Amino acid sequence: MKDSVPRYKVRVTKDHLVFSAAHFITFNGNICERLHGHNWRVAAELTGPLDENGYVFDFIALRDQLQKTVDALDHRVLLPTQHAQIKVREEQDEVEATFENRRWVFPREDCILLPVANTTAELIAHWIGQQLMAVIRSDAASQIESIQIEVEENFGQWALCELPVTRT
Ligand SMILES: Nc1nc2c(c(=O)[nH]1)N=C([C@H](O)[C@H](O)COP(=O)(O)OP(=O)(O)OP(=O)(O)O)CN2
Repeated sequence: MKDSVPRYKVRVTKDHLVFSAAHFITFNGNICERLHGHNWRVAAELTGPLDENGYVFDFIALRDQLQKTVDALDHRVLLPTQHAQIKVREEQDEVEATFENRRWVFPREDCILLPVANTTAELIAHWIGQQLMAVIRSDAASQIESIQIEVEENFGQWALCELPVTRT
C-alpha cells in the first residue's frame, strides 16, 4: 500500500477579525431588504506545501493581511456596484443608491463600493479572497494552492468561498 501524502492547511480567525458594517441585499427577484448592520466575522484557510520553515504560510502575515481588509470594511456601508437592480452612483462627497422607487444617500467616506452583484456573505467572502489572492500572487515564490475565506454574517451563519490559486 502506498504511503499517504500529508496535506497541510493553515487557518486563522481572531476576535479582532470582525467588521461592523451596514448593507442591504435583494433576494427572490425583487425583494430588497432594509438597510441593517451586522458584526461580520472573517476566517481564512490556505492550502499548500510546506516551505523551508515548515509553514504553509506564516500565521502572522496572514492575520495582518486579513486585518487590513477587515479594517477597510469596518464602520462602512457596503454597496454593490454590479447589482442588476441596485444602482450605485458616486458623486463628489456622496454616494446615491437606488432600487425601484427607493433611494439612499450616504457620505462618500462612509461607504465602500464592492464590485459584487449583491452584498451577500458569499460574495463578500469572494471579494475578501480576491484581496488575499493579489497578495499571494505578488509573491513569486509562493506555492499556495487554494484560499478559503469564511464570513459569518450572524451567529452560526457562515458563507465560504474557495478560490484556487492560478499562476500564469
Ligand atoms: N446564504 C445566504 N443567506 C442569506 C444571506 C446571505 O448573505 N447568504 N443574507 C441574508 C440577509 O442579509 C439577512 O439580513 C441576514 O440577516 P440575519 O440577521 O441573519 O437575519 P434575520 O432577519 O433573521 O435577523 P435576526 O436579527 O436574526 O432576526 C439572509 N440569508
